[in-house]
Amino acid sequence: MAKQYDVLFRLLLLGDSGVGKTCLLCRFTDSEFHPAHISTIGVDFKMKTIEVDGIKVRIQIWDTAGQERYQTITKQYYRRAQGIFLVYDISSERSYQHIVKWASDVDEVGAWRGVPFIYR
Ligand SMILES: Nc1nc2c(ncn2[C@@H]2O[C@H](COP(=O)(O)OP(=O)(O)OP(=O)(O)O)[C@@H](O)[C@H]2O)c(=O)[nH]1
Repeated sequence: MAKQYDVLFRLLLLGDSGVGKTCLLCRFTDSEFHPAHISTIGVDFKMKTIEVDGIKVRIQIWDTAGQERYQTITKQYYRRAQGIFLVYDISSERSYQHIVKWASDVDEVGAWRGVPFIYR
């Protein structure tokens, strides 16, 4: 059987509840948009395989709950990520200001160094 992918990247979505992390992920993996906000419980993930210069790249994206009460669970995923998206809602200044807090949480568990951050 042909190998399904050559390299695997684990990425993580972080940000306040309701900023659109799940929507961003659904749009990327399934080209879908579901307008309802159903809060993520703990952590969920989706995968997509793309081809870059003939290399099959499997991207595994972990979607974390923005709600504070799940942070003990979600923090366990920070260390294993090779890339972290800090997501905010462009219509919510508060969610943008909280980006500093999310970045400092990642720093706290020692995952900051060497991990690329992509702001959207
Ligand atoms: N107008 C607009 N609304 C959006 C966009 N992306 C997401 N939303 C809305 O934002 C709400 C929350 O989206 P989710 O993706 O569920 O939010 P989340 O960040 O995953 O939330 P938690 O799972 O609670 O952390 C939904 O009601 C979406 O319809 C966008 O690009 N534009």
